[in-house]
Amino acid sequence: MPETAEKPAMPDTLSVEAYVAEVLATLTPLPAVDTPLFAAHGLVLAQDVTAALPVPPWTNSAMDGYAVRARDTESAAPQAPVILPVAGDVPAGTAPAPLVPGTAQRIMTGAMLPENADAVVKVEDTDQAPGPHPPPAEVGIRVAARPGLNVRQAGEDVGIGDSVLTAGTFMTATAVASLASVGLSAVRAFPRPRVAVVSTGAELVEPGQELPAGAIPDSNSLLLAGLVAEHGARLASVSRSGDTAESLAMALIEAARGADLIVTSGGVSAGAFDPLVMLAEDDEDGENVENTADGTVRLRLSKVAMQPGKPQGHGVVRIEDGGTHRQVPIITLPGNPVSVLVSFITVVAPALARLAGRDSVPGPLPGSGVRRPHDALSMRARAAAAWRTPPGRRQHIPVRFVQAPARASVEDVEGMEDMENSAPGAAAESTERAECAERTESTGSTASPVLWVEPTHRLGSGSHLVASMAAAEALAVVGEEVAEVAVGDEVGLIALNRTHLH
Ligand SMILES: Nc1nc2c(c(=O)[nH]1)N[C@H]1C(S)=C(S)[C@@H](COP(=O)(O)OP(=O)(O)OC[C@H]3O[C@@H](n4cnc5c(N)ncnc54)[C@H](O)[C@@H]3O)O[C@H]1N2
Ligand code: MOO
Repeated sequence: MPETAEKPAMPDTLSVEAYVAEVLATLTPLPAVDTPLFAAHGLVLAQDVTAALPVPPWTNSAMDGYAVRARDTESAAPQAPVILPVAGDVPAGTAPAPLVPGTAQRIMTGAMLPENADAVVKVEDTDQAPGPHPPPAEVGIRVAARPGLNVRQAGEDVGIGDSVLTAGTFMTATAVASLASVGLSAVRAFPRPRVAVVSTGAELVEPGQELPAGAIPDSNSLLLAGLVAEHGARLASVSRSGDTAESLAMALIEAARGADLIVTSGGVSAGAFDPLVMLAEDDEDGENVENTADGTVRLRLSKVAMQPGKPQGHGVVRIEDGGTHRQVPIITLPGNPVSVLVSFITVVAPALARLAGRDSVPGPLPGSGVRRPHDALSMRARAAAAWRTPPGRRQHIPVRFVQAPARASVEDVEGMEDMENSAPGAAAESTERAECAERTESTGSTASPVLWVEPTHRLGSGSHLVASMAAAEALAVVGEEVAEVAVGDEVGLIALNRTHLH
């Protein structure tokens, strides 16, 4: 049984769900645009598509062989082939002459079936050798073909006007191929959001450069740029801003020019020089308007009940763009690198999904696959090691997949039975786990019907553990009410780096 704690009163702290809902309420899908098919992979379709062409577009051969009239082969048998004159070749991509009754035409896979022909006898069922050589004068047919043998009928996949894909479909490789096959060259789609990354902090230097005292390599810029790509969005720009409100406001306004969303890291907590706090501090609601000659930055900072990633903020940057005003949403993440990863997945990924029209797409999505906070809780794993978690904050801890622990170490955990009996689907899972532990014990097999995880680093969810973050295969998600995770406890799971698009 996980050790639980009284939820501490945190009146100024929002739940993850409430905060993400607040951010999403400010966002709508980007306007759909006509998109060539070669650029449509990974986007969401914004129109219903019906077939402009039948598939196949014309009746054709499924085999390399001989196009015949089935009735001309009625008496054929392996020992008594029917001999037909060969009237020519039908390579793919050509329009054949009609078949003269009582003859055959040599035909290739995918080539158009000649008029009057109703079957194809594959070359292996004739007296001819397969492969590249001139057509024979005649062919011995060794099987009696039935009408339709090795023939693919025009429109047997889809007919003209049939529904092919509906608006809201996430365009995978198969979807794009399907659109091409029904005659389209472009579709209306929600574009890839363009994301500007802005890292704040006077301590940041270019990776690989010598570090003056107090400086660190800027790893968040690269982390965010990579996460943007992994979540199906496009990197618009990457910039660094110093620790003053003025320099930050200017950087944000510049970043807004080519972007649909700005994501910043750092400067949102309680430091004396946190620039986003300075930008946001004028207003009693935590909302502020910072005006410059070129634009306006409006921000709301919040504390969110998650760890890491407590200090968060969002708002809009309003700019003049080609004589019109444009409002670019901005999401401000805390600077600690693990906080950046976790905040991206919990807040930015759903925001990108909304902008890209992916909100209601079923099935897996690019990157972490997270669209809404509760998606994180739909996959489950069990803890193979114990760890502590701050009560009152939902923990997202970097973990790796490990073998099921031996039965003894699982059963040692006090209160396991209670947890299993109260968990949904507990009976089946408990049997599975017992079997799994048993199998591990007796055979050493690693095969397991249950995922087991352990923290990637002995310091758990420390938000500064940037170097070891790369070893994480997933984030384990532990509820706000939990204070300690014991071996065998169930946790939520967000798989990292499973599917991504570039
Ligand atoms: N008195 C308090 N201090 C802090 C609180 C608090 O509630 N009260 N919250 C802590 C939490 S939780 C977090 S998270 C951090 C968030 O701080 P900021 O968003 O203001 O971020 P910074 O102070 O700028 O940086 C934090 C940390 O991350 C490093 N960092 C920043 N940018 C980068 C980058 N681009 N690449 C690599 N590393 C970066 C930075 O050097 C700091 O070590 O505040 C706590 N403090
Ligand atoms: O919320 Mo901070 O992100 O815990 O380290």
